[in-house]
Amino acid sequence: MITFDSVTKRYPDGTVAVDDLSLEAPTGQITVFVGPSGCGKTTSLRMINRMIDATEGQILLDGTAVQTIDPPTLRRGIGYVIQQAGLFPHRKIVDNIATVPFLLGWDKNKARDRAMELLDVVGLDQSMAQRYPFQLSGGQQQRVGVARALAADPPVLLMDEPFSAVDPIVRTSLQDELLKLQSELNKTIVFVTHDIDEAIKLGDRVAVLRVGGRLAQLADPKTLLSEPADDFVREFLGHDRGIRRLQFISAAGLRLRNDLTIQEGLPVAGSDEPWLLIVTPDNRPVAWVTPRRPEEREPYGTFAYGTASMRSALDAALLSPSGCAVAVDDDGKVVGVATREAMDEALAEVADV
Ligand SMILES: Nc1ncnc2c1ncn2[C@@H]1O[C@H](COP(=O)(O)OP(=O)(O)OP(=O)(O)O)[C@@H](O)[C@H]1O
Repeated sequence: MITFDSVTKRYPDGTVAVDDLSLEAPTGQITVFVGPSGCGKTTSLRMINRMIDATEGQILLDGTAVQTIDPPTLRRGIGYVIQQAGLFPHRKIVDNIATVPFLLGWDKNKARDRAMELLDVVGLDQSMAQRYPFQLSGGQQQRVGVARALAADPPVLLMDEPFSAVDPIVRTSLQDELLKLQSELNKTIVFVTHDIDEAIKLGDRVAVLRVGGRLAQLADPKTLLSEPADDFVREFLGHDRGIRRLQFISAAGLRLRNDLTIQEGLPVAGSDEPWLLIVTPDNRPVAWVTPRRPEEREPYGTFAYGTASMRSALDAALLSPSGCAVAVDDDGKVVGVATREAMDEALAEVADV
């Protein structure tokens, strides 16, 4: 666990970058620092590995004040990932990843074996090992940055806007991979970003900072979205806070109907229902159809029964002119249909909370 105990950082020119910050980043969890430019996120992060020293207060790592640990020893247990990866341009990828093991005096072959293993862990092909950083895309370089930080298997990872220099699609996949990796590695991660969506997606806990380095709110993403502490946090969360909150509400309670499917090839004209879902003989969705225009097939949207959020269910409903969402199992087979009425009931309940 990392504990900030009334930490203040005042730079020599008098700028107060962090002001009386107290919070805990629990072991095995991702704690995100988020806030507008200049609110002291990077300064807070760098005080953990003593790239910057606090002016007042203390930071404890599992109960020991970091100020009492000499920086090289401290950093051996702390991986550090920065924006644009910060790779050494004249070193091959394998040697970039093995940087810390080399510094720790590992045998060269052992360090390189570890680097090759880590290429796999971060989803890069082994053939990348012999390349130089300029021969990799931005996203691949970021993966190497993560691999390098993991090389000596440190219990703590500090990540400073690691994904902000790549395009949104690559960023999404890097975020997904970080979450997957974390579910296996259980590191104590402190992650800095200015992007609230990234904070909400990745954080077990999110610390929102305001300019002047003051903590505005520390909460899990669900609480943050439903109970912002003040106008600053509300504003920072943005206008679609209500929709994003649905991400944390399970769709498992949605009322499903089982009488709205019809097998492909059977006549739909006589039905009283406004919409019917055509399914294959093994119950996979094909299209929506309305008895008013039986020859036209309309698109459908699905959500995973039991695991999906209300946001996914709503998205599925909005993808179809029927306004209904199709619940499917792991095999993609139809479990039932959530009608507009069922969506309405569930959303009304959510709004009541
Ligand atoms: N070496 C320094 N000397 C004086 N002031 C500094 C120094 N480094 C940072 N600052 C100031 O401290 C404040 C916090 O900076 P910091 O880099 O921690 O913010 P940040 O939240 O990470 O910002 P960004 O999102 O723009 O990277 C800013 O006002 C910045 O100008």
